[in-house]
Amino acid sequence: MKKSLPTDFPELNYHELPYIAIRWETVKTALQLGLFDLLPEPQSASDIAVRVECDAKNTEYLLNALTALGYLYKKDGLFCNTEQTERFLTSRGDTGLAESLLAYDQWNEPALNGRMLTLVKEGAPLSRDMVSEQVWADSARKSINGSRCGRAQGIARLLSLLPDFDQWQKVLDIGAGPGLIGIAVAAAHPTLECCLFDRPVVIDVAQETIKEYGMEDRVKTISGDYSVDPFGEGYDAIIASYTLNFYNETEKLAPIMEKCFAALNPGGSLIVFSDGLSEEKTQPTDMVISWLPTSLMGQDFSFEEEVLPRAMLAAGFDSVRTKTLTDQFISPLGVTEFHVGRKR
Ligand SMILES: C[S@@+](CC[C@H](N)C(=O)[O-])C[C@H]1O[C@@H](n2cnc3c(N)ncnc32)[C@H](O)[C@@H]1O
Repeated sequence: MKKSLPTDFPELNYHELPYIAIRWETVKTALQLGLFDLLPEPQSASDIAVRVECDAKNTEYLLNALTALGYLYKKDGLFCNTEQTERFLTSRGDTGLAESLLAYDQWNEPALNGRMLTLVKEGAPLSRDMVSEQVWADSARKSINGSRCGRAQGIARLLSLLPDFDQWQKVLDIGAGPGLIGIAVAAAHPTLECCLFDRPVVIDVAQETIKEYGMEDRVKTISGDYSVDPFGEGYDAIIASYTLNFYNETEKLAPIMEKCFAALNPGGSLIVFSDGLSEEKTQPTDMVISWLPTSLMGQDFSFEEEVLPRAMLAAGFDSVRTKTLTDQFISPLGVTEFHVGRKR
């Protein structure tokens, strides 16, 4: 029997899938070579190739591709950063994201270039510690500009809208990382004092940030392991932003929640920013995809919806309100769950 051609066509463009990886590889290569750092002014491909010690012809292909993707413009054969690339894709200044993007990419490395196939076939490797002290110190340093590009300011703005924000005098930020969130919260208030808690190697980074913003009088630090070390008391609010993920099992989460409850003043709030996987751990898409490499490596740091509010209520919080945030600065990976637990 003679075959006839299909008459049902795909709703999605599957053909573009193999090229999604090429888009990131193109930008990543430019970041690794520091190309954007060299293009504040128009330059020819051959001049750039000499400066980065690369093949002239392939450098031109790369620059053409970066132009096609909208990161550069090209006029009369000369390439130059767009205004946004100049501000956000170099390794310069307070908002250059080059280092931060390459650091995120390193987390994906174990699942790239065919390694995902091996992980799925063979399961997670035996050595599982992906988050050593040094990893955290490194990631705190490299994530500073990411926080400065609207995230810290967005979180501070959000918290400043809470009804009792004006009355806060003492705030604790656990797992504070480079400290920008605590600094921004303190800066949004005339008098409050914010205490940043993190591991000693990360607190070293936070102290540099505090100095940089001249906030030594109102932003203090405590170093240690918040799951075992004391973190003080008398707080009007405790912030935990993307840090409880490492304690996402009930038996690990419960004692931390109880500690937060005990450290808060009556009327105080525990404020948690986290992901919230829904619909059988298949949504939101960006979140599921971003956790995939670490999950395949045997370290599932994701939170399912309801786990945090349930743990907060079990620790004694009187009420928990949850809001789903989609602001791209606070939620660069699509969605952030914002939980506020109140102590009566
Ligand atoms: C993903 S970073 C989040 C940083 C910051 N809160 C933010 O939202 O940008 C997680 C931070 O939690 C800290 N952390 C995790 N477990 C900790 C513990 N037991 N004691 C102290 N810090 C901890 C890590 O060192 C790291 O700086």
